[in-house]
Amino acid sequence: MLLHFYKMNGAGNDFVVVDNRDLSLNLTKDQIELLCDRHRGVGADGLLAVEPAENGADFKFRYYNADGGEAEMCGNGARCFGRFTSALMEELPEKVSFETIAGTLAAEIVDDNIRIAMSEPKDLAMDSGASVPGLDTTLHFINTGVPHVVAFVDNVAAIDVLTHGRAIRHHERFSPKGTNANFVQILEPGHIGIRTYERGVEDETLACGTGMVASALLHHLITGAPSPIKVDVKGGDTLEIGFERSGDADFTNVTLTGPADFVFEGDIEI
Ligand SMILES: N[C@@H](CCC[C@H](N)C(=O)O)C(=O)O
Repeated sequence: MLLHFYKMNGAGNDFVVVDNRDLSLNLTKDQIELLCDRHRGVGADGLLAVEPAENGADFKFRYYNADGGEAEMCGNGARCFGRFTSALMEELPEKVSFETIAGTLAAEIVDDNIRIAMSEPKDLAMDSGASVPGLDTTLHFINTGVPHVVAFVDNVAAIDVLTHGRAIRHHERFSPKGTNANFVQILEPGHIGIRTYERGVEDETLACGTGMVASALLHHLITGAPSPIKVDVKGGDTLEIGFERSGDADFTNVTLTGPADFVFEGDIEI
């Protein structure tokens, strides 16, 4: 079968995008893994599929990691999805809404960037109770659409992200689903630097949107830094996380603002 695809990236987190509004595609786990393979396929951290919504939103967002497994949500992918689906509409919309496993989200174009209105975070554990060898810091946990551990460190550039990330991702505290792992340095109050090990890619990626949100919210909870919080990612971009607080622990109006760009389109035999 000849598959038409688009390649996009959000702050260096890159995706194969397919238009499946007519539901004619039924990609298998192996096919998705092959499409994301950087040596044998197109190469990407994940695959986004546009499908028709079932709940009254404009579209449905399906997200698959590079290993072919479906995940509930992807923040950088959501911005690319917002950019892609806005271009599909007859007139450039103010907002595009889309159904995800983690809830219904909305994307809007803000200057050259895309802003996502995120789902409310859940399962906050200021101390997850987990620890891994050689990493002497509290492992915080929060689900911002997908599960994230957040570890504050003094020098994020010096962290062995693969070793510690793998140990956290496979820690029994987070099984059976596993977790993503973020290593975060406070650059100044309200401005953090982050590196992320992603579940399903099983590697460090250049950026992780839900990880940035998780890290910014934890930074706020620990230091009181106000919204918006700036986040520098490995790929070199700086993104912005906005939020409001309701009550002691609840967050509302959580937003993620950053780039989402087309790279190329093509056809591939699968
Ligand atoms: N890159 C993403 C997160 C994608 C899902 C994640 N790997 C998982 O399996 O939880 C982002 O930008 O949020």
